[in-house]
Amino acid sequence: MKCIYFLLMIYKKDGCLYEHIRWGEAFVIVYSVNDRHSFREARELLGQLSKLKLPSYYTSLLLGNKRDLDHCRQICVDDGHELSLQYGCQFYEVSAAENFAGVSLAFQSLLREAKSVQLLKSLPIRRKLGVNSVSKVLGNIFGKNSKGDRKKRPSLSI
Ligand SMILES: Nc1nc2c(ncn2[C@@H]2O[C@H](COP(=O)(O)OP(=O)(O)OP(=O)(O)O)[C@@H](O)[C@H]2O)c(=O)[nH]1
Repeated sequence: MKCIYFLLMIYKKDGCLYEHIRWGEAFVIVYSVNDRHSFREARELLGQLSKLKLPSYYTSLLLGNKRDLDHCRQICVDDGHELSLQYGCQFYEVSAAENFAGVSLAFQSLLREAKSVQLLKSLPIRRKLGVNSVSKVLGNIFGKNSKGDRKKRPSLSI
């Protein structure tokens, strides 16, 4: 099976943002937990992402960085969770300065999901699932319950 995984790290807007979003299949959106402005930007980017990518399925990860700076935290973990639920992305809080393991686990998790999506997309046409079915399958994998309650996806704070 021939698979190519694209990973794009969007942090600051550049002139080619829309171009990147068009070809990307997996996205990492990073904000700093001690910077309200970066969280606003993350929300904006997630909105643009869903506008440009839907109805195709894509994989995204919302990453709250600098969690070691708890004393000057401006964004609580629930706000991050809430935003990730709104856009159906994975969510982790990490500290790149303290420990790379959390960042590494978050990326591995994103790639695992991207790989599952690739696998579903590669199914023969007749067996191919629609976007809703793909979401349902991923919901089952990541713990959404059948009644559609907005259960938090697993997340990690290291
Ligand atoms: N305390 C702390 N500092 C961090 C963390 N990650 C990055 N930094 C520091 O934040 C500063 C900016 O990091 P960069 O990698 O340059 O990121 P940037 O996007 O260019 O800058 P910022 O918008 O300031 O975050 C540097 O001094 C980093 O060492 C973290 O998890 N915790």
